[in-house]
Amino acid sequence: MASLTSSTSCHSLTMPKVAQFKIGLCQLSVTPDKTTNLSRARNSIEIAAKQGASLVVLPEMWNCPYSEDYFAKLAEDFNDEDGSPSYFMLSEVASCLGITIVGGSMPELKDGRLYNTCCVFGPDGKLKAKHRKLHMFDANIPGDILYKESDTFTAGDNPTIVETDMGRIGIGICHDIRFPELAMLYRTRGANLICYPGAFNMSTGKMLWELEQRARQLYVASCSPSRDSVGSYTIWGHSTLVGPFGEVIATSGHEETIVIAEIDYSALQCRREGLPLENQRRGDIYQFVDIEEQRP
Ligand SMILES: O=C(O)CCC(=O)C(=O)O
Repeated sequence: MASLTSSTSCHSLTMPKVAQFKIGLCQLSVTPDKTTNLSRARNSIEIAAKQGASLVVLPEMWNCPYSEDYFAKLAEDFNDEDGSPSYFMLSEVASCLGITIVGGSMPELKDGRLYNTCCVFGPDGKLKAKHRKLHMFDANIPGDILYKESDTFTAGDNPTIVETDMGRIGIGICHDIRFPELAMLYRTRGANLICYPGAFNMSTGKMLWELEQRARQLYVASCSPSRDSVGSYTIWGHSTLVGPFGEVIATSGHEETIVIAEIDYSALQCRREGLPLENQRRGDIYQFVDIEEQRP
């Protein structure tokens, strides 16, 4: 198996234990019934693992419809073993199958607040990282979409990079994908792959979902619920794996499905050596300075 080295002088790349492996993107149909969602997700994860995936990614809000009517009702406190069946199912199935799971996102209840949270489990079933969505999807586009995620959820405060057997992975949730600064941060910190569980809608999905992924210049995996999911919001679907040159390696339509695709980090090494963006970038001229601070 190829190993990963780098000639870049940015944050040094860690050697993933495995540089070539299969990823599974479980594009799930989501219902109002959590038990049904859990058994569908488990089944889909098992099929992906059977097809050789050692890293499996789930969609944003896979255990709960993407709707304000359900978030609070189906939220879980991950510290409460009895009150968190989704969290413990993911942990158990990861250890049973000996795989890494980027567990999409779930509504998390913590100290009276709701977060849109992604949990990453290692092959021993232990929680490796928890990413709370950083950027709230507050949109008011007349004739198209009116949605205010911040009415329901609290934004997280930390970017998330997690060391796994399948490389260094940066996590973003849905609207987080629109902020290239976050991806740039992950890239300069040596991430091999960014996983974006997401649920774009019909208009922003068509325009931007794939484009945002192809512009990141490392491996990018996205995973969406399928379009027939229940909720007040029509989901775009199209879970995708993109390579470091912006190439779409594998994608899906909008129906429930599993995308299985191969990741080979030697392609990333080739991109980093042949096109050393991390060395070329001119952070000295485009640091973000608040406009107020520039006023005399
Ligand atoms: O940014 C977008 O267009 C869609 C974002 C979204 O649906 C979300 O963050 O849940």
